[in-house]
Amino acid sequence: MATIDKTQQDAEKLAAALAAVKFVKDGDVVGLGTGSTTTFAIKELGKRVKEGLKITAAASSIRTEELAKSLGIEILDLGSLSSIDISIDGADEFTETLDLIKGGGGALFREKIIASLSKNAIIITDASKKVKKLGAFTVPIEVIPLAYQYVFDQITTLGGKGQLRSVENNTFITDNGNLIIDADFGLIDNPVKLSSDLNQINGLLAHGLFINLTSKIVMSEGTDIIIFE
Ligand SMILES: O=C(CO)[C@H](O)[C@H](O)COP(=O)(O)O
Repeated sequence: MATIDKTQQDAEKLAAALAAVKFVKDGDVVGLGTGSTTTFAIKELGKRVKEGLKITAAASSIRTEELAKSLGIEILDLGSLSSIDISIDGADEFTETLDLIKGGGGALFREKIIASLSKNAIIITDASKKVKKLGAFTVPIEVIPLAYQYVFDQITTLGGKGQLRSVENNTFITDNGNLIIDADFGLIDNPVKLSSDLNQINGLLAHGLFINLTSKIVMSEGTDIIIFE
């Protein structure tokens, strides 16, 4: 992972967000991700809505929903949608082949539903998130509480080292009332296989490997915008 300072990283996040928002058209149903990069995009969409852009949106988290509503963006019930025209979300790591690790903010389940529904799933990112192989960032795994120990043990069987996520000494609880296990699998040689192995575990609601769920990645690096698709 490249090292850059926070000011530059924020400038890149903003530039990627502004570039992605240009793809949004009047009438679109827009999927909104979660996180600091996506926040730049939501704020820009809010500005455009005030200028007359007509969109509706689905949110991947309570905090995204609150932000979008506060900016005048109409929010639809995600569970009632059969498709989303375009989504904009961030990532914790990505490869040039459009494989991602997501869920650093704990919103992976709803983000995965939004990506699955999206005709055009756009990921926005600064250059620090680009990797040759996924896995330096641990894989977030959302687990239904009563299946916690079972899922934890299955992750160990797959070679992962799990850690229950906590924030300031409190167990992290997702918007869906579940727990997150952050699982270290080392650098992942075969993300497709690991994703499919994780999908077999009963009680595991969602994992942060996003495979074949991305249409394009808009990456900002310095003053350049680079698109992977
Ligand atoms: O997957 C996510 C939240 O669940 C975020 O998109 C990911 O963590 C990146 O966040 P940020 O833009 O703050 O770096």
